[in-house]
Amino acid sequence: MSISLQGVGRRFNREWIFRGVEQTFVSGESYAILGPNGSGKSTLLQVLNASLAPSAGTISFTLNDDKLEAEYVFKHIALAAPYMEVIEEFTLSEMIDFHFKFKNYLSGIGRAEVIALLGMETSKDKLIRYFSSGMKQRLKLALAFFADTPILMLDEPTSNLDNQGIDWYLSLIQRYAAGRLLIVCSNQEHEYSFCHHQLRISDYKQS
Ligand SMILES: Nc1ncnc2c1ncn2[C@@H]1O[C@H](COP(=O)(O)OP(=O)(O)OP(=O)(O)O)[C@@H](O)[C@H]1O
Repeated sequence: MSISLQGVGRRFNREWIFRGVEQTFVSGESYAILGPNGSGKSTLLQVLNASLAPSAGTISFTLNDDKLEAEYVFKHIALAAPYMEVIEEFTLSEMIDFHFKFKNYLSGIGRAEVIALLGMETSKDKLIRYFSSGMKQRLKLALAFFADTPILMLDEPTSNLDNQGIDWYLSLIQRYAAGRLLIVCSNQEHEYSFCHHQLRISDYKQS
């Protein structure tokens, strides 16, 4: 799978958030999108996952060398982001079952494995509403990592995680990100230091 941007820009009203992005993202590679708060990392990620159209330039997606229309891209992407909500009225088991009605599990993974890998066996019947912010973040990461998609997009992946949670995130990267197209939006080095490529939003701020 690949995503190719030619001269891509996005603006809101009259303000250009970024312009002139030229980059191809390919399977098996990892990319960090970097910049301070409010710089446009999440906006670029939304353009990359086709939930937001560019205001300038073109974006193209290919799957197994075939062109993929933007409207079908979401099927091939797993995303964990602060603006994505888990469903508070569900228990952990229900949330996992619901999510994996729409995405396939990675090979060798099922609901029991997800719960075990989360270390949440004693919370499987607990309502998500009563999860701590760190538990919710771990759940979002697990739902993304354990979905069988060629693209994995992570926006601020360790927000609300303690040091143990950060180590857990890094172990997921090692075990489950290999071979996928990985894109991490971040301004914290421990979240992206392993990425092969770095894009700085500040390089695309020309007026
Ligand atoms: N729908 C929208 N309408 C108008 N402005 C928007 C919209 N979405 C984002 N923006 C603006 O675009 C800019 C970039 O926002 P974005 O969320 O992409 O930044 P970010 O780098 O991801 O920030 P953070 O690190 O705080 O998450 C901000 O000025 C934001 O206010």
